[in-house]
Parts: sequence; structure tokens; C-alpha cells
Amino acid sequence: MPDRDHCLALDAADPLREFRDEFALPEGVVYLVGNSLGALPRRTAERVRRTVEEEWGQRLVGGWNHDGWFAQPLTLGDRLAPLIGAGPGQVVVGNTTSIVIHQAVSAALRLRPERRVIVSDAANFPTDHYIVQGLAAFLGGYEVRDLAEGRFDDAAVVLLSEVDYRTGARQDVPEVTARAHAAGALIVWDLCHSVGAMEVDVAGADFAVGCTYKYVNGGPGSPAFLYVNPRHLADAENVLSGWHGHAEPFAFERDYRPAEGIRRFTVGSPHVLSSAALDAALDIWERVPMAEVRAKSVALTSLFLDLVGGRLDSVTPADPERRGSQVSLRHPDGYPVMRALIDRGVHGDFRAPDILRFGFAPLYTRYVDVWDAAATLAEVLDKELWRDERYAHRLPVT
Ligand SMILES: Cc1ncc(COP(=O)(O)O)c(C=O)c1O
Ligand SMILES: Nc1c(O)cccc1C(=O)C[C@H](N)C(=O)O
Repeated sequence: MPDRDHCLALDAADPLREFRDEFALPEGVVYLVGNSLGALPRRTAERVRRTVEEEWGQRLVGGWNHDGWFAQPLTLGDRLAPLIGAGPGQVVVGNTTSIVIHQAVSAALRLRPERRVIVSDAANFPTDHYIVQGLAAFLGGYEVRDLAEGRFDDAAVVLLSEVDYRTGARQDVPEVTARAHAAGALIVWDLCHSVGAMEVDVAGADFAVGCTYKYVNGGPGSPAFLYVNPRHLADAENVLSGWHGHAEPFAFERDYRPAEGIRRFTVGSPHVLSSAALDAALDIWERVPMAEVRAKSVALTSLFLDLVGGRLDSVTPADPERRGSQVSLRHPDGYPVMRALIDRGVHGDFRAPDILRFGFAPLYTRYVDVWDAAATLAEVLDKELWRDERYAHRLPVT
């Protein structure tokens, strides 16, 4: 079993070690929640200050032209595209993941008008499943079929996450995409838990969506992204036919006419301040070798599984190919166990009913952090420190 010094040596030899300095992490905290909210890049504060004080403060409404605010959904889309294996003009940034899921699934349904089935994973992050339930109820006559039934045959669209938020299990994207296509269905991939954690290749997908506040480090509430495969760009329709997606927004015409290309999938005014924070995070990604990110992610998750080995059941696949960048362990009193860990500086999170979740963001998580987290977990369990009554009280957001 590796000891702490061995982990320090791994950090010294880590090809990504310089990136940790890009982040302003609090002293004494082992932060393993980058799969929920990524850490703050040091450059973000200055970038947001510039947008607030110089762009907004000095140029006021002129910022829409002068500072490129109007074009942000497209410029940020092009900057983000390499992270998911997409090209320029294929990704638009804006809104929330829930909203872009609605747009992607609606567009797919309109491309398959003769079919009435949406396949969705009931175990997916709830918003994905809720959005298709709402859409089916609104449209009427649609069935939402659970992925567990395993049938794609008469499906119009399949909506799935590449990495499961609860277990960290990773789908075989090319295999599932091929199966959906062979059945005549379109596929929408949710990349929330894979973008920024591994090399992603959307080339086969019809649509893909994701958030930018987890591994991408865009900040709380940073805008989502929507990818549309170029083969659909001419025909896919944006059900949220807002004015920014109009062919000529400033002609203020009476009737909606969609823009050509990916701009059709914009809706309304971009979130300019949040977009500034995302822009800063993307500066970092320009220099990151993604193959190293995946290699380190596999090494970190494997190390953690080895170190906690056998103490608690893992619901995360043992095969590194089949997992994302998190490890999920089961404990019947998982909530107070996680509170006890956080109290001792090791931040993970808890997912009902019994999952302790640990996310490993390769840009700023060190091997020694993994060692310290495993040692603290062992202490909390061995000494039953979680039984302290302070940890029983549930916080509203966990
Ligand atoms: C798979 C997945 N989809 C969607 C979301 C969130 O959607 P939104 O950005 O709309 O809050 C999350 C996390 O919050 C998620 O893990
Ligand atoms: N998006 C979040 C939020 O608005 C509040 C609290 C947490 C989140 C998250 O991102 C949770 C995360 N998607 C998860 O996998 O559980």
C-alpha cells in the first residue's frame, strides 16, 4: 500500500502539478467536491472586475458591441468546443443545463415526428428526467420509458448521462450511440460529469449538453452549453424561439425567423457577468493536455479505492474505463459520516440514501490529498466520530 511520502513523490512528478497554482483553494481543506462546484481560478476575480468596472462601468450599453457581449454565446461555445471534441460553430453557451436539455430533446423530437417514445434514465440526475416528464406531459401522447427497460426500438430520442452523478459509472458512449442510431433514435448526451474530467468525443452524438460549474470551474450558476451535430444544423428547430436566435434580432420583425447555424439555439440576453467568469476558466483549459487529465483522474480514483479498500462498499465500477472522476462509497449513516469528514477538512458530499461521494478534479487535486482524505475517513469510521449529535442535523443544501 502506498504511504504518504510515496504520494508526495507522485505529486512532485505530476505533469499537471503547475495547474494547482491556478486555483485559490482555502488552507487546510481537501476539496473533493469539484464534481458539484469547481474551485475558484485565481484569474477569475480580475476578469469579472474588468467586466464590471471597465466594460459595464465605462462603456455601459456599448459593451454589447465593443466588448462582444452579444456574441458571447458563440465565442464561448467555440472556446469550449475542444473540451468535448466539437468544432467551431457547433456549440452555444447559455441558460441552464435544465433549459438546454429541454431545447435538445424538443429539437430531437421534432426531427423524429413519427415516434412517441422518449427513453430516459430514471436514475439520472433528477432534472434530466423531470424535464422530459414535463415535456411529455406538455406535448401529450408521449411515453417516457426508463432506460432500465432496455428498449430503444421505437424511441424518438434517448437522453443519457455519460457519467452517473451518484455512482460515477461511465457509459460506453460510442456503443450506446450506435445502438440508439441502429434503432432509428436520436441521442442526447448529458456531459455534466465528464466535461473537464476526461477526453470527451461528441462526434457521434446528435445533441449534447452540460454545465460549466463542475470540472470546468466556471463558478456557481455559470452558463450551460448545447452542442448540435452539424448534420442537424440545417433542420433542427429551437423550441425556445427567443429573439437572440432570430435571423436578424435588431430588425425587430413581427414574426420569428430562425438564424442560420448554431446561433439559432440562443434564446435571450446572455449572462454577461457569469460568462466573464467562465471565460477566465477557459483561459486555463487552453493549456491543459486532456490525455493527462484522464490519466491522473484514473490514478487518483484508483488510489482512493485502494486506500479505502474493503472498509466500505464502493458503488463505483472497479474497471477504470467504466468510471468517471469520482468514487462513491456506501454507509448507512452516510450523512453524519460526511459531516464529520467536512469538520476535519475533507470535503465530499452525500447523496441519498447512503452515498458518500468524493470527486477528484485532476487540475487541483493532489495525490497527497487522496491519502489525507482516506486517512481521515479511516479515523472517522474507526473512532465512530460521526456519532456526534452535531452531525445529525440536515442542512438544506447538501
Ligand atoms: C447530470 C446533471 N444534469 C443537470 C444538472 C443540473 O442542471 P442545472 O444546471 O439546470 O441546475 C446536474 C447538476 O446539478 C447534473 O449532475
Ligand atoms: N447545480 C447545483 C446547485 O444548483 C445546487 C447544489 C448542487 C448542485 C450540483 O451541481 C449538484 C450536482 N449536479 C450533483 O451531481 O449532485
